[in-house]
Amino acid sequence: MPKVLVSDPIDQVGIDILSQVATVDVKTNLSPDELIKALPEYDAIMIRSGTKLTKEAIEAGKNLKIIGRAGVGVDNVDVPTATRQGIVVVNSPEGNTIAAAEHALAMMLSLSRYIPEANASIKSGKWDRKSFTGVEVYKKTLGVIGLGKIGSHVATVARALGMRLLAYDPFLTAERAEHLGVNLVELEILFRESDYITLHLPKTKETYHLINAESLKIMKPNVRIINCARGGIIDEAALAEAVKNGQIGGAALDVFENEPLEAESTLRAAGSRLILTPHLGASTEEAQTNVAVDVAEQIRDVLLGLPARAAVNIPGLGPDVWQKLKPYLQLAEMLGNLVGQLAGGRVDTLDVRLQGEIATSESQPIVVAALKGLLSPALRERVNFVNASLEAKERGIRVTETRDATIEDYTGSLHLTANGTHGQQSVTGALLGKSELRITNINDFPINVAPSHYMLLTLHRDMPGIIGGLGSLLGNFNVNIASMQVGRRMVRGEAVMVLNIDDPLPASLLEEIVRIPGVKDAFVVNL
Ligand SMILES: NC(=O)c1ccc[n+]([C@@H]2O[C@H](COP(=O)([O-])OP(=O)(O)OC[C@H]3O[C@@H](n4cnc5c(N)ncnc54)[C@H](O)[C@@H]3O)[C@@H](O)[C@H]2O)c1
Ligand SMILES: O=C(O)CC[C@@H](O)C(=O)O
Repeated sequence: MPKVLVSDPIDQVGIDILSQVATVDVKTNLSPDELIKALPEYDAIMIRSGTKLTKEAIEAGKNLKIIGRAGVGVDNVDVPTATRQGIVVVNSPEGNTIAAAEHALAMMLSLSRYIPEANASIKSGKWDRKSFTGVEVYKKTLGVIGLGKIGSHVATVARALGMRLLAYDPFLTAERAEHLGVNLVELEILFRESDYITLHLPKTKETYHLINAESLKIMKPNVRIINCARGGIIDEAALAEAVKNGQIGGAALDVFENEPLEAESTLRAAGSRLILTPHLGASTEEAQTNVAVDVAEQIRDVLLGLPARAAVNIPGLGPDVWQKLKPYLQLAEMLGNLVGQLAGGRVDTLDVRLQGEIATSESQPIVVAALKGLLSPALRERVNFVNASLEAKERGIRVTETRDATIEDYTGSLHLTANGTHGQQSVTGALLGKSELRITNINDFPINVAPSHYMLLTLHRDMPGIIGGLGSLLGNFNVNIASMQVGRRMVRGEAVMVLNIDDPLPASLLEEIVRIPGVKDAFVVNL
C-alpha cells in the first residue's frame, strides 16, 4: 500500500477517500525538521496553507509522486522543485471560491458597521450606540483587484447590494467585465475612486506591495481595504500606519506576509479600525469538504496511475479527454522512445505531427508523452509526465507541433521527426481499432509492426540472404524471433527490417549483424 502523509487539518471525508488506496498518517504541526525527516517514507502528501513545502523538504521526499494542496494557492509549495523532481502538484481551484468571496464580503460589511468593535464593547458591559454609526455600502464604489473566480463572485454579490463596481485585472477581457457589470479601469483610477477596495489576485513579483505608502496616499480618505487573497500584496507597515493615523477609513486582513502572524506585529496594535482574521477565508464546512474531496480524489487517482484533473505543473485531463487520449499518449510515448533510440545521441529538435482524428485534439499531453518517451532511454524512471518538458528544455531540445487532419490512412496517427547528432530520424505510428498500437513507418519505409518490449531494426539492401543470415545468427545466440516485417520502397532497393524478439539482444551481437553482407546498420530498441 502506498503511504500518504496528511500534515494539516483536513476534513475526514478526504482521509476516507485516501484510505481506499493508501495507508494514511495524519501528523499536523510538524516542525520543518520533523517534516523533512518524515517525508522520505511517503508517496503523497496532502496539505493546506499551514505546511511549507520548501525545496529542501521536497528533495527529502524521495518517494513523493504527488503533492495535494487542499485549497487554491500553491505559494507554500516550491512548485519548480516539485516539477524538477517529477512530482505532480494538484490543488482545488474552485472548492473554496464561495467561502473566500463570502469572507471578503463579511469583512466589507464588518468594516462598514463596526461589528467587531460593537461586539467587543457590549461584551465589556457597555451599551454604547453612539460610537458605532456605520455607513451603507449601497451606491458606494467597490474596486475589485483581480476579477477571477473569487473576485467575480464578490462583484456579483456586491452588484446585488447596489454597489458601483470598478475592477482592475490586466488579463481580463472587456466582454467578461461587461458580463459581470463591472467597469474595467486602470489601477490608479480604481485607487482614486473606490470607497472599498478588495483584493482577489495572486501574490507574484508584480503584485508584491501593490498597495503601499504611495498608493495609499492617492486613495479616498475613507477608503476601506480588504485583503482575503495573499499577504504581501499590501505593505503591512504602510497599511498599519495609514489606519492608525486615520489616513484611511479602515482595513480588514485575512492573510499576512508571514503566517502565523508574529505576536509582536504592528498590525495587532493598529487599533480597532483594522480587522484581522487568521486566514479563515476557506474555513467553512462546505469549502473544507469540497477541497478535501477534490484533492483526495486526485491523490487517489494518481496513486492508481490515473491522471490528475487539476494539476498545476502538468496539463490536467478530465475523464472524457483522458479516455480519448490514453491510447494516443501510449502511442506518443512509444514513438518518442523509438525515435530517440534511432537518433542514438543528442536530439536538437523534435516535431510531433498529429494526424487524422487526433489533429483536432488537445496536443500538449501528447507532446509531453512523446518527450517522456524520447528522454526515457537516457533518464529512465527519472523522467515522467511532470518533468519531461522541463528536462527537454534544459537539454535545449526545440519542440514543434504540427497538425494534419487530412491524413486519414488510419483514424488517427502520430508522426515524430527528430534531428540530432546522427541526422534526421522519423517514425509514424497509429492505432488499430481503439487501442492497439502500430508502428507504420520508419524513416519513410512503410511497415506495420506491433511494438514489443525487445525489437531489432536493420537498415539493409533488399536482396536474398539477409533474412536467412540474420535468422541463423540470432538462433546461434538463442534469441527467439516472435515476428518479422520488411519495409521497402522499391524491389532490391533500400529496406528496413523490424524483428520482434522475445529475449534481450546482447549489444555485441550488433557488430556481427552489421557484418552480414547487405546490412548497413542495426539498432536494438527496448520499449
Ligand atoms: N483567504 C483564503 O483563505 C483564500 C481562499 C481561496 C483563495 N485565496 C486567494 O485568493 C486569490 C484569488 O483566488 P481565485 O481563486 O479567484 O484565483 P483566480 O486565478 O480565479 O483569479 C485571480 C485573478 O487575478 C488576476 N490577476 C493576476 N495578476 C494580476 C495583477 N497583477 N493585477 C490584477 N489582477 C491580476 C488574474 O487575471 C485572475 O483573474 C488567490 O491569491 C488565492 O490564493 C485565499
Ligand atoms: O488552507 C486554507 O485554509 C487556506 C486556503 C486558501 O488560502 C487557498 O489558497 O485556497
